[in-house]
Order: sequence, then C-alpha cells, then structure tokens
Amino acid sequence: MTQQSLFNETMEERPYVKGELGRMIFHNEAEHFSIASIKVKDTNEEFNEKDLVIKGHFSPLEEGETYIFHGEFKNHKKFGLQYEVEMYNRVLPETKDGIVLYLSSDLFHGIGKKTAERIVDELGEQTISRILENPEVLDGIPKLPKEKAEQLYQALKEHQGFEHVMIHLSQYGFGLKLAQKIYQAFQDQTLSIIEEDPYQLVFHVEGFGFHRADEMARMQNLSHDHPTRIRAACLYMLQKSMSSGHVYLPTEECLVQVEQLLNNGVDPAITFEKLSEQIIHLGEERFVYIEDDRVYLPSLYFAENGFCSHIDRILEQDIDVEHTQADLMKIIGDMEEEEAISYGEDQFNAIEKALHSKLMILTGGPGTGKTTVIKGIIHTYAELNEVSIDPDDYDSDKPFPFILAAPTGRAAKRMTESTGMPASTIHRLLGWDGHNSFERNQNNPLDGKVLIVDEFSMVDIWLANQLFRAIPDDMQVLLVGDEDQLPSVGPGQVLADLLASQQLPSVKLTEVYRQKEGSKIIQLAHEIKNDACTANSLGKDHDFSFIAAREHQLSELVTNIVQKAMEKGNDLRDIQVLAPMYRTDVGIHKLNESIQQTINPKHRQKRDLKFYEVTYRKGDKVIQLVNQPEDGVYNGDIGEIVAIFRAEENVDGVEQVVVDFDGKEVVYPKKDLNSIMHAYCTSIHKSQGSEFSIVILPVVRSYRRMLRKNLLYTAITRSKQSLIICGDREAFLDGVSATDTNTRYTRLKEKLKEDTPSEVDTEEEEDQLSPYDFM
Ligand SMILES: Nc1ncnc2c1ncn2[C@@H]1O[C@H](COP(=O)(O)OP(=O)(O)OP(=O)(O)O)[C@@H](O)[C@H]1O
Repeated sequence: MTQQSLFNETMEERPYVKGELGRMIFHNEAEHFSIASIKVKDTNEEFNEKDLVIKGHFSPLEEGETYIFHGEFKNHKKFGLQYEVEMYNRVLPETKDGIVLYLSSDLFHGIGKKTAERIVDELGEQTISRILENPEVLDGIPKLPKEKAEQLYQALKEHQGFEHVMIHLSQYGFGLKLAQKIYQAFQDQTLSIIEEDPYQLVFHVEGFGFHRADEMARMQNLSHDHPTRIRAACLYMLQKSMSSGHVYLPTEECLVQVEQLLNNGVDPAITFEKLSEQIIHLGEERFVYIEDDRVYLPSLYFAENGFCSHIDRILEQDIDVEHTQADLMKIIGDMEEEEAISYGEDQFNAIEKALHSKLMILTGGPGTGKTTVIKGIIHTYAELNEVSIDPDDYDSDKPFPFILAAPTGRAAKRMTESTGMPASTIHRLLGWDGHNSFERNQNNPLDGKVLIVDEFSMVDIWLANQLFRAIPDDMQVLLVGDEDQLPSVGPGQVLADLLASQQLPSVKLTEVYRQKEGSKIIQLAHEIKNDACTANSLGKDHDFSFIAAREHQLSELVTNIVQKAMEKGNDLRDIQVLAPMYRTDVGIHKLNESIQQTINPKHRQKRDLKFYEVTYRKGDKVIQLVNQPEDGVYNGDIGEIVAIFRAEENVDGVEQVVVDFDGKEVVYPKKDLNSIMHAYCTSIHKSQGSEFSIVILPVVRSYRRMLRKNLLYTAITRSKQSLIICGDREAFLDGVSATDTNTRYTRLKEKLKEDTPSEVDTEEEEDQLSPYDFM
C-alpha cells in the first residue's frame, strides 16, 4: 500500500472514495494495518451509502480530516461491503468545517474552535484568501481583538508558502505537524528536494525514518545504491543501535548491518567498498564522527568526549580541607548520638572520603545506608563550613549550598522525603526547555557548593554530559547509585564505566542495615546480587510470598492480589504490578486490561473514551510516557484520570482526558493520548528510580527472553513493605542466574584511563540534537 505519488493519474480517472475519517477502529503497529470508518462525501464508484468501513496498510489517520482513498470494494463474509485501500491522500480544507479545524489547529496560536467558527461564519468558504487579500475583513468579527486578528493575518501570510507545499505533501499522507517540520527544514526547496532525493529528509528532519524515505524513493525509482540511500541507512542503523543502549557502533558491525538492510535480496548487491565510501563521506560532512574503528552519531560523540573532559577538569581542581580528623570524629560522634545509630566503618569512610574529594561515587545495594551517608555528608559539611542547612536562610543572592537531584521526578521526591531537603529532577535543575537546550551550561553554571545526584545508574551519557557541563570548578560532587541495577534506558552505562575505570574515588557499601530490621526483600536482593539465590530463598516471610501459578492463571491471580490488597485498605497508588514485556498474553497490556476490568469496570456513571484498542475510564491509574516540561510532568510520573470531556463540552471542541498527577492536572486532547498508558501494571524499566509499598511481580516462562539478574534485581528492590512474586519458580531462578550479555558499546572506561584528555569543540557541541529525538 502506498500513498499517492505526485505524478499519479488524476482523481477523476481512478476509482475513488472521498470521505471524512470518523473513527480509527483498529491499528496494528507491527503489520502497519488499519481499519477505520469514514463518512462518504463523494465517490465515482457505485456506492450510495453514507458510512463506509475502509481497511488497508496505512498509518493511523486523523479523525475529522478528509481523505481521498483509491482502492476497491470487497465483500467481507461477516462485515459486509468494505473498501480495501491501495492509496490515499489528504484533502486540504475546502469546507467550512475543514477551515474551522485548520484555523483552530496548533498553527494559529490563540484561535480556538469558537473563534474560528465565528470567522468562517462571517467570511465563508473563501475565508483564507479573503483574509490574505485584505486583513481588515477581520475587523467585523465579533470578540476578535485587533491584536489577535493581526497575529492571525501574519501567521496566515507566513504559512502561505507552506500552504502551497502542504497541498503536495498531503499527497504523501503527512500530517500537518510533520509537513511543518519538513517545510521548516527546506522552505521553498521542499518540493524539489522531496522529488529528487527524499533521503535528505532523514538527514535534516528530526525523527524522519529511513523506511519512510525509502518508500518515497521507490515511487520515484531512485536506484537502490544511490549514495544518499546508503548514507541514510547508515544513520538509521546508528540511531537504532542507540535505542539499544550503544554509544557507538564498531565500523565493521555498522557496515554489516547496513549491508543487510540495503541488499536484502537485491541484485547487484552493494559492495562493502561502496558502503565504506559513503560512511567516510558522512564523516566528512559531520553527520557521523569516526574515531579509530568506531562510528558515532555526533550527539553521542560529543557526549562521551565532553563528559570525559569535564571529569578531568573537575578532578584537576584542588580542594581546601582545613579540618582535622578530630573535628570530623567529633561531628560524626554528635550525629550518631542524635540519630541513635553507630556508623559502620565503610559508612564513616564514605563520609570522610566524600568531604575530601572533588568528585566521588557512592554505591551499594538496598538498605546499605546510602541515604544515611548522604545525610551524614550534608550535616558534616555544614558543620565544618559553618553553613546552615535550612533553605529558608538563603535567597537568590546567597544560593543554597546543597543541590540534590535525581533523574526522575519520583526519585527526586523520594530524595526530598528521605533527606528532608529540596531535590529536583536533573532536567529541571539544568533548566531544560523541553527540546534540546538547557539554561545551565558552562557559561551559566549551577550555583552551589555540593551537588549530590541519586540513582545515577539511570543517567545516560548524553544527560551526564549536560549535567557535568554545568558543574563549576569549585563544586564538590557526589554520585550515588546501585551498580547492579539496570543501566540507563538511554545510551551508555555511565555509572558502571566510571566504577570500572577506577579513576575516581569511590566507596562501595556492602553491609546491609535494613536486613537487621528483618526484611526478607532486602535479603533476597542481596542473595541475587551475590549469586546466592536458590529455591530456599523463596520461602514465605512477613513481607514476602511466592505464589506458584501457570501462565493461563496468571492474569486472574495478579488481578486478585491487587483487589485483595485494596480491600485491606491499601491505596492503588501504593500497589504496583511490574512485568518485563508488553505484548504477550500475560504482558503489560493484557494485565492492565484484566486489572482495569476488575478494579475500575465499565459503569454507566463513569465516562470512558476509546483510543485505538484501549479504553480509558475515569478513575484509571495511568503513567506518563514522555517528558512534558511545559505541563510539569515527566516520563514515569503516575497519575489518575479525574475527568473525561466530550468534544462539545469544551472550547477546543475535541475530546479530552484530564489526569491528576499528585495535585497537578494535565489535560490531554484525544490525539495526545499516546503520551500516557494504563499503569496498573508497568514495565520494570519504567519503575527504575521509584519505590512502592507493595510490588507484585509475575514471572513466567514466556518472559524468558527478558529475564536477567539485573532486571529482576531492579524489580524486587522497588518494593518497600511487601513483595509478591507469582508464576514459575524455575523461570525466576533461571532469570536471576542469567547475566545480561548484551554489552553496550561505550568507550568511556578506556577514555577515562587515557592520559590525554578528550578535546571537544563546544560550539559544535551546542548544535547537536539529543539522542531522544530518535528514540
Ligand atoms: N549504621 C547504621 N546503624 C543502624 N541503622 C542504620 C545504619 N545505617 C543505616 N541504617 C538504617 O538502615 C536503613 C537503610 O538505610 P538507608 O535508607 O540509608 O539505605 P539506602 O542504601 O539508602 O537504602 P535504599 O537504597 O534501599 O533506599 C535505614 O532505616 C537506616 O536508618
């Protein structure tokens, strides 16, 4: 199935059905297959009904938009007459409704649906050309201030060139947002570039994928060994490898992967020589960086080298230590008395070493006293330097000396709770603008004396570099994390590499203090960590149970446990089901469905809203999937649906879901619902940095591909009070004894050991997109 090329037969010559998309009934991402209902507006086929179901291999289309579909009618045994779509294109607004939709889209700030309707009521179907000819026609529109009218006119003028291009781009089925991005990149060259070399989109339009460009190129009969095809494939492979956590690809491996992607049965095959030439060309044009036998995407090349050079810079600085050992002993002694604990030897060493180091790593498993040591360091530093630890004693002229941060909102919140001090996410600390730039950097560094970053195992190489760029020379830094947890979702394994390089002072806490309070969860965690977990480790205890279950019983069992835990008075927010996979019969999606049906079933007094295969309902527990700093919500935040609005109930005229995240309400128009998903069950990866009172962990054979020691260790260390593992005992025991063999390609450890510090051109570094733009 293709979208129509620019040089197709005219609409009249081919069978077509023109219609407004009513509803996407089904979409299968993997198969790229969709079913939708349309309201028929026009057709040259023999068909007189108003409603029609269409199906074919196309991306989700936008509801309310008009498209022309080419294809043929098929009679389905069960569902009757349907239109099997071969090609489609989108129709620009020509009706009043279409123009209202267009004017109230994101393109025109400050124009909502009501205002757009008033304008179109007054100016009719020629609205756009009438405004462009004479903006004064807007003067007569009720409730449209002059300022807004002027803004609208200016925006329309700006989009005029875009409009022209959009008509053509729409034939490829591109939505407004993507068309805008393409136009921004190429302006009036857009059409010629697309027709001559669609692979340019991969290089210049953020997030534009190779396969899409390849599809367009096939329509234009571009040769399979076209140089830009090879280059685009190489970039695509690097982006793909980054999603698997690699910071670079060995050149050889990159070549092999590109060769497999491009040749795929094609004759004559593209030679390695040709491929190498194009990789070198990419390097010359700085779309990639080639360092010895490694190929990097620019953002990651700068991140790895930049991070190393900042580590060197910070370690080179001298540190004034004026206190004596006796001073330290006295302060720690007083603290021990106050807290009624006695610091272990390694804890005492950690405090002392951190105070004497510019940069130190503190690592250890759960309950080994990392937080206790953080508090110890802050108090001792404050006493020795005679500074207050009360944030209220400070203002913008005299900034608070202690900066506490963590990679996720939940981890930062936990840090605040455990230390009693303000902590923020790293993104917020650095003043992230939501796209690619941070307010804090080497020219505008952080204010403060001591920076403590918790959950550092979750920090990828790109964010680590952004953070370290903003650290001034006179700041002391403590990185805290558990090296046995999963590595970051983004590229690299920064904490593990820093520790393995042995170039930084570090302290590893091994004695478990929480175990002394009789925690089976902590005991199990340490048994897994020390490869000492056996069937005996899974015996019942006051905070732990293992419930054996077969795969077909799992969904019901997990749901029952959640229900029982709620009946005992636990808040749904404190109960978390964690699973490693999304799409199996007992995957995250299915478990969410099953739990929702029991905990928050359909009810006539509860509104719901269907979004593809998922039904969202008032009262549902949901998780945010992307960072959305403009609304103050971040990837991994958990909230509850508190309202669902119908299109006619709000000024924007679209269906909306309102989610409450700990008192902060965020409104999602229906089209943005892919930013959230149900969170009765979430992935173990997403749970990093969070803790829950009760964790329910299903483990079965069909998860086998994912079951690894660090994954299961991360999952069980999320639970504070109670852990229930259910499923297959053998699968669990096999999982905890399987180490993660997927080594990530990173050069950080070696670079830290090299004598010559890495050089980075900071000006070039500024321009780089973040890896998340591709992930
Ligand atoms: N030296 C000590 N003597 C007695 N109790 C201690 C000592 N150190 C820590 N604890 C106690 O052990 C428990 C765990 O300590 P802490 O929270 O500091 O560990 P942690 O490594 O931060 O754990 P987690 O990573 O699980 O949050 C706390 O209740 C703490 O008060």
